[in-house]
Amino acid sequence: MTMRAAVAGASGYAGGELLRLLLAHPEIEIGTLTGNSNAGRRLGELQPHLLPLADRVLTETTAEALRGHDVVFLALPHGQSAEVAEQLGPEVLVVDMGADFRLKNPADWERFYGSPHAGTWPYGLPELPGARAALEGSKRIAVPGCYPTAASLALFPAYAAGLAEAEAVIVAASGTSGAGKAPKAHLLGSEVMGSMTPYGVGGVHRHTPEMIQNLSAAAGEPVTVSFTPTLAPMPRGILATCSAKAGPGVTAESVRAAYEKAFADEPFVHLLPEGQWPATASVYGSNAVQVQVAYDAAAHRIIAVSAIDNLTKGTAGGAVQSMNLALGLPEDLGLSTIGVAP
Ligand SMILES: NC(=O)C1=CN([C@@H]2O[C@H](COP(=O)(O)OP(=O)(O)OC[C@H]3O[C@@H](n4cnc5c(N)ncnc54)[C@H](OP(=O)(O)O)[C@@H]3O)[C@@H](O)[C@H]2O)C=CC1
Ligand SMILES: CC(=O)N[C@@H](CCC(=O)OP(=O)(O)O)C(=O)O
Repeated sequence: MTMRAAVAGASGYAGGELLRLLLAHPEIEIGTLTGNSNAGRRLGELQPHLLPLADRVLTETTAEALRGHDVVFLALPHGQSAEVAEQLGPEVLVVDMGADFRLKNPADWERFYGSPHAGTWPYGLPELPGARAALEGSKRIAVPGCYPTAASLALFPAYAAGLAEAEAVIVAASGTSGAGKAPKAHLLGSEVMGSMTPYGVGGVHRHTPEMIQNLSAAAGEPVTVSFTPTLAPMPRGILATCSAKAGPGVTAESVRAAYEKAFADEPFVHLLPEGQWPATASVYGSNAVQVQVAYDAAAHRIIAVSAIDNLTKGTAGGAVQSMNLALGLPEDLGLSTIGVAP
């Protein structure tokens, strides 16, 4: 039976990518689309790549506008989801693509987001140990941040298998769409093109506690994370280079075996053949994740690298994958692992 889905934040990057995927989803009919400053405008002016929806007009983001749907996606800035979500009934599947319900520890939320914590919902990264069971049949989903998706998929197998010491170092480069559509001084085209620079350095990026939450759960003990994000001159993609000191007795073979086991049945995560390394271009526009791992014997470290499309697996694809699980549909329905090249 086809279900109707509303999208709040349809004028943004995350909302636009979600609509691109929902248009190809056989069980979803697209209902109300909302915006904020762009309410009243045609979607065709704002998302010209979504031709079948070009004549849809955005309404204001209110609970009234979003009611009457089977699924409501919230692709809104941080802190804007909770107020809308609490006005939607418990029978509606609400998928929050913002950060509001990702963190379990209220103190972490308050420290990194500077507002009261709204709560914690089942976390939409099905590949993590135990995550699928929490998502199946759920009426609330918190879609992960894009960097935590990339970093957690790269490192959790090492922690789940007890191979890595509890201090992870993560350096990740993101395409500029990760910062959203609203104009920002550091995203001026002439400054971003042909240059790379880090930001949020020194443990202050708000995705740090999310990574700690995921890796600590996999390890069964607290893991510290040093995370450095970097802005890369490309519209989409994240390349996360992650490493941790290897535990006693770890070998290249034991590391490889742990990753093969973790991803053997995953529809979207591809552990690449040895010697081949992830590339953001290979996952452009697809829900696929490329992972590669190596054991650096001299430094006694495990090095794991992942590539995702921040807007697809990192946001909208992850949202659809989790929605499928919540609705009892095949997990990969409407999602592709086929990229665009060159
Ligand atoms: N970009 C990415 O790679 C990722 C984004 N996300 C999350 O998705 C959410 C949306 O991000 P993104 O699409 O990138 O951001 P954009 O800035 O591109 O879009 C923001 C959307 O929210 C709407 N909006 C802005 N302010 C308000 C408000 N006060 N009340 C209601 N709606 C508002 C905007 O409407 P209008 O344009 O009409 O003003 C627009 O539709 C964020 O929470 C972000 O963290 C998650 C993972 C990755
Ligand atoms: C390049 C860039 O600016 N990226 C964003 C992350 C976007 C994202 O996934 O995060 P949320 O869903 O938590 O907003 C940033 O570093 O703030």
